[in-house]
Amino acid sequence: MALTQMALDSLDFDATVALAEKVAPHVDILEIGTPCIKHNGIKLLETLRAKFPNNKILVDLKTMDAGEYESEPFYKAGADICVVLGVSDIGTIKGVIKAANKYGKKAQVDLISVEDKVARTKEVAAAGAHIIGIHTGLDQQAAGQTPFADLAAVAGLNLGVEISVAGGVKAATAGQVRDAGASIIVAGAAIYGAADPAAAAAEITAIAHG
Ligand SMILES: O=C([C@H](O)CO)[C@H](O)[C@H](O)COP(=O)(O)O
Repeated sequence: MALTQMALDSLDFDATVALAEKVAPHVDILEIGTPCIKHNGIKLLETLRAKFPNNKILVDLKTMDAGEYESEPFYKAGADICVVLGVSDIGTIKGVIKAANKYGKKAQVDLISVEDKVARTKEVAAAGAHIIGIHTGLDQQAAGQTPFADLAAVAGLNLGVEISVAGGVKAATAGQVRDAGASIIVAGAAIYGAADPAAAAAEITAIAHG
């Protein structure tokens, strides 16, 4: 059993809200993707928070510095999860964890471009990170990479932290991701690029929850 997260990666405010309206009943977590939050800001989080009380909301800040200062306003505005980069200083990561704990929410550490993912996972788990993000970014996907080997290495540590997996996941691979130990399965393009995003979201959620 894993939760599903839909990545809203459009730059357009109204299109993002309209897509969220279609998919929200069919996923557990709505993600405001990095390009989307940079373009639209905290107002979009406030709008989605008010419209979708039944979904968790992740804000993919990909914070690199000033962890507590940058993330606290988003937790205060209703984010359930904020993302900090695993390549950032441990003080930055601890800052986001501190802000999350202050609001009873979660901090996710994204391992994108981290060289030694196993060592970093152990370090941030010991620091209190709630979720480890295994993430093959869009540019890495374009170069042919996938998240599966990293997922196996991190899940094999059995540290008891939640594991989120993102990077081109679709219905055909969601079962493999779930069975490999993911707690959260992220899908962006597989949902927003589908002819029927609601149906695509429902299909992936059925697999994730199975
Ligand atoms: O985080 C993402 C990417 O780095 C852009 O910021 C995507 O939201 C994430 O990769 C999920 O999207 P898909 O890979 O299209 O499923």
